[in-house]
Amino acid sequence: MITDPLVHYPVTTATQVALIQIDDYGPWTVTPEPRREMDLQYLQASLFADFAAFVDGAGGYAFYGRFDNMYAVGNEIDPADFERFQRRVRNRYPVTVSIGVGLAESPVEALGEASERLQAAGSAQDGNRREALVIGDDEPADTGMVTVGHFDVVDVTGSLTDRENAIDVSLAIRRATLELATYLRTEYDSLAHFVGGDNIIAICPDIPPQAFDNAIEHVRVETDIELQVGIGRGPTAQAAGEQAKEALEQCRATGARIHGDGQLPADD
Ligand SMILES: Nc1nc2c(ncn2[C@@H]2O[C@H](COP(=O)(O)OP(=O)(O)OP(=O)(O)O)[C@@H](O)[C@H]2O)c(=O)[nH]1
Repeated sequence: MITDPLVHYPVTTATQVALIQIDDYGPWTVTPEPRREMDLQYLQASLFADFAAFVDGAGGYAFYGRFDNMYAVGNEIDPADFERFQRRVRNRYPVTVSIGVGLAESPVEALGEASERLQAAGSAQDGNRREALVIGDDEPADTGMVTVGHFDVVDVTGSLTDRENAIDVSLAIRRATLELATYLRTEYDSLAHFVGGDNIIAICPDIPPQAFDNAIEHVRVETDIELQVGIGRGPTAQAAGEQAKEALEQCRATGARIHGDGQLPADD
């Protein structure tokens, strides 16, 4: 394990993000000659499934990123657990993974830190970088509340899936995702990622419901696609995400564009 002794965070509330990168993957994909593409797809999908199961066990949310680079929001993940995940990958796959962990007030900052730490440990195509695990000397990740926005397209089935060529539907959803993710990253330090179908999940700092309304409006103006969003807040991404999904159900039931205020439910 490599620790970064120079960094200490006087943070009181923060998000922990882990960046997982397959070691020296580019060269491996063409050694000794270009490997069969479907074998690579199978490897990547399997690795993400294992990663999602690992992150799920700690109450986090995993995102497939670019598959060779995946990330997770996991405020409750003990950095030592990452070593177990690295061992599991080493034992099951023909590749190894390195991991950078960041802890910061916003999810974007945290992923930025994780990226910088991994980059400092060696290039993604450095044959000598194997299973680096780079964390700061932060306090244990007893971090803070996570805010999750779970977005989807209003009536994607009626307006797109049942009417248009599937490639055009995919492109429309990709356009909406890109607009939303770029806007939330730029304006609100949030990480948004496509998760399947017409669903996009955003991990956000403590931003008000108005911010989500602004994001939906931005996507509508830029792409003509109407989104709705449920907002949740909790000590883990999963707790917040469950609340967000319930809130999204309310949008579907009531026709509201936004539901949930990102506040913790009152104690019974
Ligand atoms: N990842 C993920 N995908 C989902 C979820 N719910 C639905 N989907 C996907 O989204 C697709 C569209 O489902 P809906 O969003 O319910 O369909 P819709 O026509 O937009 O209906 P409304 O959302 O009620 O407007 C489904 O086929 C699934 O692929 C979810 O909670 N998570």
